[in-house]
Order: sequence, then structure tokens, then C-alpha cells
Amino acid sequence: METNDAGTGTGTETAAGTDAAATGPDSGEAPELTEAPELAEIPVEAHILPVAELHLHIEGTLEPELIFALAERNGIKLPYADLDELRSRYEFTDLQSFLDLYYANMAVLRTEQDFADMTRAYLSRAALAGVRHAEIMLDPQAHLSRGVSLETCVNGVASVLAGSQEEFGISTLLIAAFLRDLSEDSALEVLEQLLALDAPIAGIGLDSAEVGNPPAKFQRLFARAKDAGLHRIAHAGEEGPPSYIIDALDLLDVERIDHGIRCMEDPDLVERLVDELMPLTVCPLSNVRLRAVDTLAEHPLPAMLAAGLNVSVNSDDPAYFGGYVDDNFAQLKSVIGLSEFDCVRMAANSIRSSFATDERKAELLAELAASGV
Ligand SMILES: Nc1ncnc2[nH]cnc12
Ligand SMILES: [Zn+2]
Repeated sequence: METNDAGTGTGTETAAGTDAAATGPDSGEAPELTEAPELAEIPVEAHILPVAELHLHIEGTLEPELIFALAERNGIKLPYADLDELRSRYEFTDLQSFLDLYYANMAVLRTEQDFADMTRAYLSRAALAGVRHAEIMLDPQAHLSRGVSLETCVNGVASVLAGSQEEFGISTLLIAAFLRDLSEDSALEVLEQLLALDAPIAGIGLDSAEVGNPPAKFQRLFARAKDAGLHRIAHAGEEGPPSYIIDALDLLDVERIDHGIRCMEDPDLVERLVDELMPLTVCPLSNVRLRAVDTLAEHPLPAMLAAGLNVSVNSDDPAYFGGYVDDNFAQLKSVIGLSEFDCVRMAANSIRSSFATDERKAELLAELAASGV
């Protein structure tokens, strides 16, 4: 088997080849992982609320153990000697410093089996965190640019999502996220390929380097997605200014804003978001690790709740940011004294703001009401 070097992936390449066989490992049945990745330590919580996870990048769930296991299976030489050396890189100064490592580590994802194993690992951990519905983003362009085909990444993830309710008790939807530091033409090309494949996607998202890549760049993409009957979400106001949130609403017609924390700098925008009940998928541990806020104690979430915004708690890239949804809730409780009432309120927000069917939402809200908190 060929040995590939990791560490060269980037979110700034143009989507290119789509033939995994050209650069991937030997074709044929992938061997099962011999060693199951160890789960992160699960905090013992008195109450784990049933929630919907609405902001989750599946590639951001690649735990260090799984990165090493997949590298070994695929004959890829990692630029880290061991787990400790890899973990020592998890000190981020901003979004881009994280994205560099996030894209580099994707080098270990070569086959459908790899994408399936990553997805299964997330769902088994998420079930313990109380996640009962998950809307999962996948970055197809980040795989195409490495020579991994759309079919490989989409089928690998989707094959596990298809059975997620039976296997993990989690209903799921797949969202194709587009890299905003690439061109709109590249995104449109990939969206057309996804539609031609009849890929099981419920919507599109917009992620990667925010500043300098405003929503205005992607108006044709979002119009096409709406035309195709797809849901629409976008990262906005994570590092970018409040005007990016306004433009995501006005120019992209999004149904949810991912992050959105910088809305608090614009009182008129806050009033509008409250009036429109616009969901904001907040990721507290992510914001601290990417230095969007200095400390959890200074996170705007309490002010957002006080303003009446429709906020939910999400994990973003849990393998990189120190925790899953339950960890986010636990730290919010212990550090900023978030009340049980606000936790339940945000759990209900997450369910109501999801793209699940009305029937599934009713089921989950009943489960939340019966959870005894
Ligand atoms: N927090 C984040 N912001 C923008 N793009 C991302 N891709 C993965 N995580 C992201
Ligand atoms: Zn995100």
C-alpha cells in the first residue's frame, strides 16, 4: 500500500479531481478498524437533556485516536509522532489557525468506510450527550480537492445516517457546507454535482474563513439551493462583523445563522433577530478555543438569552474544542451559572429550530417535557 503524507490539505485550494482511485489507497474492502477509538471522558451529569444538535461539522468530530487509527489503516504517514504531539497542536489563535489543522487532518479520510467510521463514532458519543436529532455538515470541497470523490464522502456519511435512528436513537439530516474562501463557481459546480447524484442532502451551509468572504459572494449559490428546495444556513458573525449576519438574511435568505454572536454589537439587528425568531446556533466552547471570546465567563450567551434571542447550544468541532454538547452545557452551568430553566429553554429552541418533521419535533418536545427537569 502506498504511503501518503498528511499535512498538506488546505481550504484554499480549488475543488479539483473527483476520482478517489487516482490518489486513494488500494480499492476494495477496507479492513475494519482493529482498535476502536477511545471515547472522551464523559462527565457525570445529573440531567442530560434531549437536544437537537444543529451546528456540527462531521470532520470536526475526528478524535486524535481515530486520526491515528485511520492513518494506519490507509498507510498515511502523519506529521506527528504520537497522540500527545498531535494534541499539542490544539492551541488556536483564531479561526484560521484551527482551519489549517482541521483541513490537514482530513488527509486520513480516504474511503467510504473512513467516512462511515467517523460518522458512527460521532453518533455514539452524541447519543450519550443527549442528542436526539442532529443536522450534520459535511465539507465536500475539502475532500474533492484531495482527490476523494463526492460519492465517497457523501455515501460514507449518508450510509450511517440512514440507520441513525434505529442504531443510536438519533434522527439525522445531512447538510452540504461550502467553503467561503473558494469561489462561488466552485460551490455552484459542486452543488450541481450533488443534485445530479440525487445526494441525500437536506440543505446547504457556508463555512470556513469568514472575514473577507462575505455572504454577498454566494448569492447565486443560495438562490440555486432555494430553487432546488433545499434548506439554507450560513456561518455569520463568528469572527465577521454584524453586517455579515444582515447580509446572510437579506442576500442569502438563510433560515438559521451559525454562531451569530457578534449580533450583540448591533442593537437594531438584535431586535430584528428577536422579531423574526431567527435561530442562532451558538457554540460556546468553540468561541473560547478560537478566541472569538476571551473566556467562557465573558461569553455573550447570557446577554443573548436576556435579549430574547432564539439561541441553542452546539459543539461545532467537538474533537478540537474540548467537548460535545453535554460538555458545553456542563461548563456553561459551572462557569457562568447557567440555570436549568435556560438549559431547557435552549434545548426546546434547538428542537423547534431544526428541520425535522413536525411529528419528530413534537416527539422530541414531549421527551424534553418528560425529562423531569
Ligand atoms: N467554527 C467554524 N467556523 C467556520 N468554518 C468552520 N469549519 C469547521 N468549523 C468551522
Ligand atoms: Zn461551525
